[in-house]
Amino acid sequence: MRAQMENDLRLESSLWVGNKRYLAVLTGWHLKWTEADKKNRDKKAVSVPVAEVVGVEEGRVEILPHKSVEDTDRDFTVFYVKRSSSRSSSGLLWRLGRTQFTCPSRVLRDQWTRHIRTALKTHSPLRPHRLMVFINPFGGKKKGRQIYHSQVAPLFELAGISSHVIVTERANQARDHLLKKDLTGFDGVVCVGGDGMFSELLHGVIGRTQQEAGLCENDPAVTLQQCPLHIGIIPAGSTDCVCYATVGVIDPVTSALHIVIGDSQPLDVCSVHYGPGQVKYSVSLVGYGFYGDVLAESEKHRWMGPFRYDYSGAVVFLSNRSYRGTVQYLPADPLMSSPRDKTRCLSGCGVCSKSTEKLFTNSSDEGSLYSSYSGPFSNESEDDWVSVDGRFKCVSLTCMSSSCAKSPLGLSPSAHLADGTGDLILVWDTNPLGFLTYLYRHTTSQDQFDLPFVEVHRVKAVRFSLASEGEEAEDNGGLNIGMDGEDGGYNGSTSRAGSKQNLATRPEGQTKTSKDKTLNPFMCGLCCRKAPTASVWNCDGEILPFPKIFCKIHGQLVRLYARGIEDGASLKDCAEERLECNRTCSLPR
Ligand SMILES: CCCCCCCCCCCCC/C=C/[C@@H](O)[C@H](COP(=O)(O)O)NC(=O)CCCCCCCCCCCCCCC
Ligand SMILES: Nc1ncnc2c1ncn2[C@@H]1O[C@H](COP(=O)(O)OP(=O)(O)O)[C@@H](O)[C@H]1O
Ligand SMILES: [Ca+2]
Repeated sequence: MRAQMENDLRLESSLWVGNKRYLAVLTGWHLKWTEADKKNRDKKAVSVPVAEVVGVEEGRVEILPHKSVEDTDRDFTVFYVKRSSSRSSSGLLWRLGRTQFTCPSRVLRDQWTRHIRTALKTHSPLRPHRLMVFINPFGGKKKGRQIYHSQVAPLFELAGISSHVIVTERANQARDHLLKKDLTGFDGVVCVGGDGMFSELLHGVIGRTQQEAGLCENDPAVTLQQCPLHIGIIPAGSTDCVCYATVGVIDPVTSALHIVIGDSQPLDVCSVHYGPGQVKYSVSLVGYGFYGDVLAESEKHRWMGPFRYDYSGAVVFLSNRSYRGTVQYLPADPLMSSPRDKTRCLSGCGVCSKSTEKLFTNSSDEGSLYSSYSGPFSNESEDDWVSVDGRFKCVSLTCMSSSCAKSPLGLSPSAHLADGTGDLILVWDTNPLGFLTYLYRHTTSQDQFDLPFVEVHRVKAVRFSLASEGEEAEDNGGLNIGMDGEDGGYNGSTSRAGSKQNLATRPEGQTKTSKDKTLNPFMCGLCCRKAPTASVWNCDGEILPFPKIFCKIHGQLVRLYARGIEDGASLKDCAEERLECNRTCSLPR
C-alpha cells in the first residue's frame, strides 16, 4: 500500500536551478536535487524530507522581507526547513530555505507542484490549517505583536494556514476564551508570549477537554483525557523555559516552522491539587522555598522586565531562608531511567518512546492514543510512598529538564519530556556558600546533584505539607554563612510512608537552635525582619499561596508543535553517512 503510494508520487526530471542543470527526484518521502553535469566526486546534492517542505508556489516567489511574485510559466519555488547551529543554545536554528526551479514546459511545472502538494498532504497529516493565536502584548520585552507580524505571520500565510489572532487585553483572557468559546475547526492554539501565556493555554486546553469529556479535573483520582488540540509557542516572554526545553532555542522563526510543518511532541503535565478542591497544571517548575520566594519577590518588580528574576534571585538569596516541611513521593520505575543517568532527552528519545508503550495500552492503534491512558496509580498502594521530613532551601518538581537561557541544561538535565514521570529535587538547608554552589552549577555543565545536601528522585506523584505545629514554630531566616555543613538541613530521614517507621524526625542533638547561628554583618540589614515560616509555591510562574499540595504526573497529556531538542552533533554524523538525510535519523515519522 505504502509502496504503491510511493510509486504514484514518484517524479524524476531534469530541471534548472539558476544556470545549472539538476536531476530532481520526488520519492514521496524526500525531494532531492543533484547537479547533473558534474563528475561523481563533487556532485552537489540537496535532500529535503517532504515532512520539512513548507510549501510550493508557481512562479519565482520570495517571502522575506516582503512577498514578491514573478508569475512565470515554467518556474516553481519550493520553501523548506534549513538548519544552522546556534552559538548561544543547545538546539538548532531553523530558517526558511528557498529554491527556484525552471522546468522545460508548463505541463511539467504543473505536474511538479501538484505532486509536491499531494506528497505534503499524504506525509504530513498533522499540519495545521486553522490556528487560534493569542498575543500577550506585555510579555517579556513587550515585542509580541511585532514578532508575530514580522516573523511568524508571513510563514503561516505561505503555508496556507488561516489564523484567528487575538491580542490579549487582560490576564487569563486566553484561558477563558479556550474554556468557553467555540473552537470548532481549529487544529491548534498558539501563544506569543512567555511561560505565563503558555500556562494560560495549557489550562484552557486541558480544562476544555475534561469539560467535554464530563470529567471533574479537580478530583486527583480522575484520569485526565488527552487533549486533541496542539499547542504552539512563539517565544516572546521572560524565561521561555517551555520553548527552550522542547525546541532547544529561543527563536520565533524556528518555532513558527515547527508549527507550520505540524511537528508533534507529547508532553507530561503535573496536576497540582491545592486548597479546597482546586487544581493548577505545570510542565516546568513546581517549586517551594527559593523559587517560590523569587517569584513572589519578582511580582513587585515587573517593571524591570526579564531582569526582575535576577534581581529578586539575589534579594531572596541574601535573605537566606529555609523552610520546614514533609515531602512524600511515589517513586517511578527505576528500571526505566534515572535522573542521574547522564542521558539527555533529545528528539526521537528512546525512553519516551518506550514510555508511550507503557502509558497507552494500545499504542499501536493511533486512534486510541487519546483514550487509553492507564494513569500513574494503577498498581500502587500507600506502602509505596516514601516520606521525608526536614528543613529545605527549596523543593522542586519538574516534568522536563526545564532548561532555559539561564540554565542551558536545566533544573534536571536528564529529565524526559514525555516519559510520564517528574524529577523531585530536594535541597536541604545548607549554608549560603553551599546553596550558591548549587545554583551556580545550573549555569555550567557541573552536576548540581553531586552535592551532599541535594537529592533527586524520579517520581510519579508528590505530596507536601508543613511540619507539625511545634516544629513549625522553630525559628527561620538562618544567618549561618559558614562552610562547615553542621547547620545543613540534611538531618531529616527517609522512610516508607505506609511502613511502621513512618515520618522519622531529626535525630536528637542535631536540631538547629538559634545558638548555632553565625551573624554576618553584610546580611544583617536583610534579616532583621522576622522571616516567614512558610513559603509559597511557584507553579510555572504562578504563585500558589497554599503550602499543602498534592501533585500527580499525567504522562503525555498535551501535545506541542515541536519535536524535542535536535542534537547538532548526531545530525552531522547522519548527514555525512547518508546524503539524503537532512536530519536526525532516529526521529519518529
Ligand atoms: C548564580 C546563578 C544562579 C542561576 C540559577 C539559575 C536557575 C535557573 C532555573 C530556572 C528554572 C526555570 C523554570 C521556569 C519557570 C517559569 O515558568 C517561570 C515563569 O516564567 P515567565 O516569566 O517567562 O512566564 N519563571 C520563573 O519562575 C523564574 C525563575 C527564575 C529563577 C532565577 C533565579 C536567579 C537566581 C539568581 C541568584 C543570584 C545569587 C546572587 C548572589 C549574590
Ligand atoms: N493583556 C494582558 N495584560 C496583562 N497581563 C496579561 C495580558 N495578557 C497576558 N497576561 C498575563 O501576563 C503574564 C505574563 O505573561 P508572559 O507572556 O508569560 O510574559 P513573561 O514571560 O514576561 O512573564 C501571564 O501570566 C499572563 O496571564
Ligand atoms: Ca517527564
